[in-house]
Amino acid sequence: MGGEVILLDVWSSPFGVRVRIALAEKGVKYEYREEVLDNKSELLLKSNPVHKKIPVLIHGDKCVSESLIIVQYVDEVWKNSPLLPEDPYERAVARFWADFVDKKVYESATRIWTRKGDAPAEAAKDFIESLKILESSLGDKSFFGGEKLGFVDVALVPFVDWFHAYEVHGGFSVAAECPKIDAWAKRCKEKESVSMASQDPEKILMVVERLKKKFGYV
Ligand SMILES: N[C@@H](CCC(=O)N[C@@H](CS)C(=O)NCC(=O)O)C(=O)O
Repeated sequence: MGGEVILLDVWSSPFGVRVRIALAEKGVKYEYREEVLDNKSELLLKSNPVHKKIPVLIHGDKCVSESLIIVQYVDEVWKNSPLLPEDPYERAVARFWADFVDKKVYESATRIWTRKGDAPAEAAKDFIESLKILESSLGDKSFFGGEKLGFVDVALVPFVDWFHAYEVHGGFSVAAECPKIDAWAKRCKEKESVSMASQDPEKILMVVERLKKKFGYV
């Protein structure tokens, strides 16, 4: 399947980072277009009319949205360096954990910095608990994908750059609470596809502070 590849994205988006890592793993050349979410481009509105969110992958005349769906599309179109396992059951398991990242990890992490009063502490507890569950799923493997980066790694690793902001607002340390996740994160960062897409945690903290003010979470 041919066609020009364009990624509509925002530099700080963990969802966009997923797609950037997947494209890098496959060696796909693409044009990166930075969106301004306060002033979305016509192309973004046209290519993701339902959610109007980044990331959107444009492949020739096709538009794919929702980061985990985009990563799966990328994995199916560019078959080198597979991210999902071949076995249907193993694929289902990988999809389950990627979905867990969205439903539990991202959800609790977001509550840490968007809520007031006792809620951030409660959210921090849920966040740590979800990371501990992921630690059990990782077991003794180097990556969730086994010896190589896989779908679950791509789903989770973009949030590592956000850990610092979560720690500042939640009052905990991922390294102290979840040493296996900390070691896994360091292994992931050694991969070029991951390090190239990584963002400075201090800059992410600034993004969080800006969003807190903008949406009145302070
Ligand atoms: N579930 C979506 C989430 C994407 C998302 O939340 N994108 C945010 C930026 S990080 C966005 O475009 N927000 C713009 C808006 O909500 O209007 C995915 O996995 O791609």
